[in-house]
Amino acid sequence: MPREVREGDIALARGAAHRAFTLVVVRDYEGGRVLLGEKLRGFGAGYYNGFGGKVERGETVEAAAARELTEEANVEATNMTRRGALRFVFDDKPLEPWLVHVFHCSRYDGEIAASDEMRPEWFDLDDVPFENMWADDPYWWPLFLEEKEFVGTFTFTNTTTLVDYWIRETKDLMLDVEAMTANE
Ligand SMILES: COc1nc(N)nc2c1ncn2[C@H]1C[C@H](O)[C@@H](COP(=O)(O)OP(=O)(O)OP(=O)(O)O)O1
Repeated sequence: MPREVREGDIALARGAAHRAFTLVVVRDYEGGRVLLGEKLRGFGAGYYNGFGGKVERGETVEAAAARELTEEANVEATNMTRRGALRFVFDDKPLEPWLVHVFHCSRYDGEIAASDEMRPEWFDLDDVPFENMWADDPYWWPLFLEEKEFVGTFTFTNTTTLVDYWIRETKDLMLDVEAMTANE
């Protein structure tokens, strides 16, 4: 059972810069459902997740989020909002905490289609497949679905076993992101 800790109790490697990633969850308000993708290859293969990936050098986080959604689900976001920042610390990648910027997309152009990386699938809000998702997801999804902004840190051992975490709502997401990435 993962242990809930106080913010600040998770020690980060000194001087380690975060590696930035994006994660976009598409929500269909009228249909009461969310779009996830089954990851077909690479990191997290076999899990359902939002759409996203690494922020490339020289790219803004917003541009990376839009690009990854198009590459992985074939649609262009026309309404996307930044909603959270999740830091992941892996004991098998100790010098490289990941900072995943979570976005919410409620409108898009184009037809959803599979890519070589993701197989998109709609899920009703009360049927999100947490048993086939990353172990951190049940802790932040409620905040996401309640339209809150949130920040948190999750530590994993052997890549996929969640050891401890903190998560909280934030009233100033960008200020918290700044604090999380200070000294980089
Ligand atoms: C560790 O817990 C995680 N939970 C969740 N929900 N999502 C996570 C977790 N760790 C990483 N992610 C997300 C962040 C990104 O959206 C993807 C990983 O990106 P990926 O490695 O696929 O990046 P790409 O740039 O697409 O990689 P390629 O080089 O394969 O194109 O998972």
